[in-house]
Amino acid sequence: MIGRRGVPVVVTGLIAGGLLAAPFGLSAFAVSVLSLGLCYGLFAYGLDLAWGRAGLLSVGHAAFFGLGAYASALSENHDTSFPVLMVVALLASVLISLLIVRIGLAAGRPEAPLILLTIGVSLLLQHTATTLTPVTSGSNGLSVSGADVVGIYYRTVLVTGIVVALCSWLLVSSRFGARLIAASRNPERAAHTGIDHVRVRATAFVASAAVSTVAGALYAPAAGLVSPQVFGLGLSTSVLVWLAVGGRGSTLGPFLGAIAVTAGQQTLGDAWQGWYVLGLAAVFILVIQFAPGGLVAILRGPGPDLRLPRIAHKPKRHARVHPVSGMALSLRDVRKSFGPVRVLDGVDLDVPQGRTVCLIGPNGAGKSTLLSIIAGQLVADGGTVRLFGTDVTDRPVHERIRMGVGRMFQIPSVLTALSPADNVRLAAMDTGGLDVPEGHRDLTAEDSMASGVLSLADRRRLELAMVLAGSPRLVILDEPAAGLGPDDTRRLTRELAAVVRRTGCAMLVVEHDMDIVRELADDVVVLHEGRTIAHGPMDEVSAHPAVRAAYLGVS
Ligand SMILES: Nc1ncnc2c1ncn2[C@@H]1O[C@H](COP(=O)(O)OP(=O)(O)OP(=O)(O)O)[C@@H](O)[C@H]1O
Repeated sequence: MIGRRGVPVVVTGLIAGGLLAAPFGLSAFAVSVLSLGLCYGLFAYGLDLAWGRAGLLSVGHAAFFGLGAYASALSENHDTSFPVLMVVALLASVLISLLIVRIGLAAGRPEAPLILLTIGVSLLLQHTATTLTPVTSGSNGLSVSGADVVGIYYRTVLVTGIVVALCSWLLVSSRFGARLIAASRNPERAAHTGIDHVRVRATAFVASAAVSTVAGALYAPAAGLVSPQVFGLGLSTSVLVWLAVGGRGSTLGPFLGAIAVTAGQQTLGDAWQGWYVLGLAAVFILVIQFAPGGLVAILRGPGPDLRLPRIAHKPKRHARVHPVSGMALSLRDVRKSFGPVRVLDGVDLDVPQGRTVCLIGPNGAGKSTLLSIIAGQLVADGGTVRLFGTDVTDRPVHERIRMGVGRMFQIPSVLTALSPADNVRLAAMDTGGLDVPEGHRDLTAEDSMASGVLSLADRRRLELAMVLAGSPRLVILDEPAAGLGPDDTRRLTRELAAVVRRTGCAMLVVEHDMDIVRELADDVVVLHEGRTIAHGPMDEVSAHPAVRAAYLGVS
């Protein structure tokens, strides 16, 4: 019996066998169509690394494909060494894509900048190819001699396709692939799992551009002519259609989509002309609407959209039982303004190892802002943040998390496309700390459904299990019981208290519910108008006149 995961593997094997046997049974025309389909498939596979795997949509990927195609054409027409030109094309591709993706990711929301930049680069390269007539023959293009389609050329395309697909598959099946899934699906949670999501996504985008350049170089002999059209938006949008039809985020999908659409184009395109394009557009809309995972998702059947690659755990980063002395967190004179609004005005705060500090204060006091500064998600305007004795004021989120910080958000942040079990595996990937509380084991073993369907209470339990899987020395929580009913709130409070007892970690909890604060807090700190106005045990703090005036509304 073939399992759900086995279907695409079997189909891939059958297709690979068929492709190897193709020159022996098919006409020269059919083999040339197949070669073109494979080149386009490799191009789609390249784009998939960016769009399907890294979640970075490029609408001008033909820029990179075109660089490869021109490397082939120029080497033949100017009698220049192909390897040299190919290295130049690959270097150009890597540098341009690195620049584009760095600018896009620095913008926080990379979608619009990436679309505009990739279109801009395509048009620029198209213009250069059109105007640099002495080298490129302008809009007439450069002819490339017909390859021995059924012989050496077909084998070169096939072997290159298989090698590149295999290398990319090894990459996405590794620890890097798991990080890429997290970085593209939920950059915030990825960073809070210790992943440098910008670097991981940028690497995938650059690899995607390089694969597209290789595909372009293979395409030139099959096409016979390389003109500025090769950089055009027509090809860039076609490859998006192939990928959407075949299925993103898989090894098989891009090839399936590209070969199906190219074969359709070559056999029906001439006869049906405009009707073929119309039919293709209809298929694209139907796929997006009814099968967003494409043909591959139909083969795979129901279940979570994504699976984490199976990878071995590394040894733990830090000891499970933590020292009870020393400061887990020290803040000094932390200041933060949003425009003219001063939110934090010189905050000092200490959380000793092994203790739970609850941070309370009226709405808008700056509590969540302070947590974001501690985690590194926001940069303070002034002051210092020390974690476990080290100044981390300028360090990014993932570095602080790797030092032993775990964070739970007001709205639980998990990877909704992954199963609960995969979420926990991801969080434990670099720590090996699968320290899941007993009451969570049913949930965190769940492997057959996506976490997106979980209730709020279960998502919160899952998020806690993920945080614990990272073996944290300091856990920061923003209103952990927000939106939970009384039973779930009591259960979560008990679990949090047990975590501190069991692991010896420190905890900083922002909370409005005074019952939870009484249950958990060793110390309470009150924040008001961006300053701490009292700290100490709950009874002392609640009797403090400034607190009664500011927080409880009593003068
Ligand atoms: N990104 C931002 N841009 C502008 N203003 C912001 C931003 N984030 C927070 N603020 C403002 O900073 C102030 C403090 O917000 P913050 O969420 O830190 O308060 P809080 O104490 O956590 O409140 P609550 O208890 O309601 O969650 C608020 O006035 C809020 O509107």
